[in-house]
Amino acid sequence: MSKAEIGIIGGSGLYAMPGLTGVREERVETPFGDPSDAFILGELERRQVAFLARHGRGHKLLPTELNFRANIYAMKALGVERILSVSAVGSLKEEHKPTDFVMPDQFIDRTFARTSTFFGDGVVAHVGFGDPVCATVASVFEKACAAVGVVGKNGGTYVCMEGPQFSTRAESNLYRSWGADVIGMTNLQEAKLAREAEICYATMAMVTDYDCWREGHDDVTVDQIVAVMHQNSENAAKVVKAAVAAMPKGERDCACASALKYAILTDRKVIPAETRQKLSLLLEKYL
Ligand SMILES: CSC[C@H]1O[C@H](OP(=O)(O)O)[C@H](O)[C@@H]1O
Ligand SMILES: Nc1ncnc2[nH]cnc12
Repeated sequence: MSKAEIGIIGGSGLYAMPGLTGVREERVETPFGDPSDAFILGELERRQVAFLARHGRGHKLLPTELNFRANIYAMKALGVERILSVSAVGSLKEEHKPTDFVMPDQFIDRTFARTSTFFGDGVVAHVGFGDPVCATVASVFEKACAAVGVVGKNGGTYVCMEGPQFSTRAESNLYRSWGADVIGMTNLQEAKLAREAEICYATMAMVTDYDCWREGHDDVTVDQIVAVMHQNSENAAKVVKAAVAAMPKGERDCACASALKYAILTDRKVIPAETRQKLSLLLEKYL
């Protein structure tokens, strides 16, 4: 039985979800190892939700150390159909100011040390990723920002870098020349894996800084980020609450829900039994 319909992934600055009732903690085991922390299950706006602190409570995991597969698989195992992800980002454009929120609809991959797929080990699948976020969830975020009185822009390109060091100025300027909007270290793998798991996913990227490209301004530091993060996380909690309340109910009509339908290339007869078993939660209906 499904324990939660909506997943919330809290990033830097959002390590808990205020307002949950009937709270219980659950550790979820997955074939891919341990998620970042225990899930916090509870009710918010009369919807069952599962909250996960991406870097663990206390912020113990580097972006590179995150077990993205375990985090997303565990969401699937809990019954989650839609994920609201919350993240801190640097701004690559003057117009995106600290405390503004942006819902990216595209990504550029600058990571190099992460596993970004559930597949392999005898099963090959290629999901579509031209539209990497769920437009329904992004638009729920956008409306929730408006309802709460926070600047929330729908659309933009998120550069996902490996980190943990921030970018060089040359890199920052390169991303600006590509027309990118914001930069962070965590969202792309979540979006890819959520798509493979047929979970709707969108991110609310909360601007904390101007990275290091802006002449006449200090380069980004953690101190600077933390100062803005406090205000951002208060606003984030309000927006997430409003988004949960407004999330559509019932059958999903977006393409995320059937992303795997035509994605599996491997002849069903040659998929190893062990892999079938490991991925049964994702593949069962197509094998
Ligand atoms: C706090 S500075 C860099 C750190 O912040 C972002 O984290 P998250 O995406 O989990 O909110 C960024 O991706 C880095 O991990
Ligand atoms: N400037 C920046 N670069 C990468 N990740 C970030 N998260 C917050 N600000 C960031």
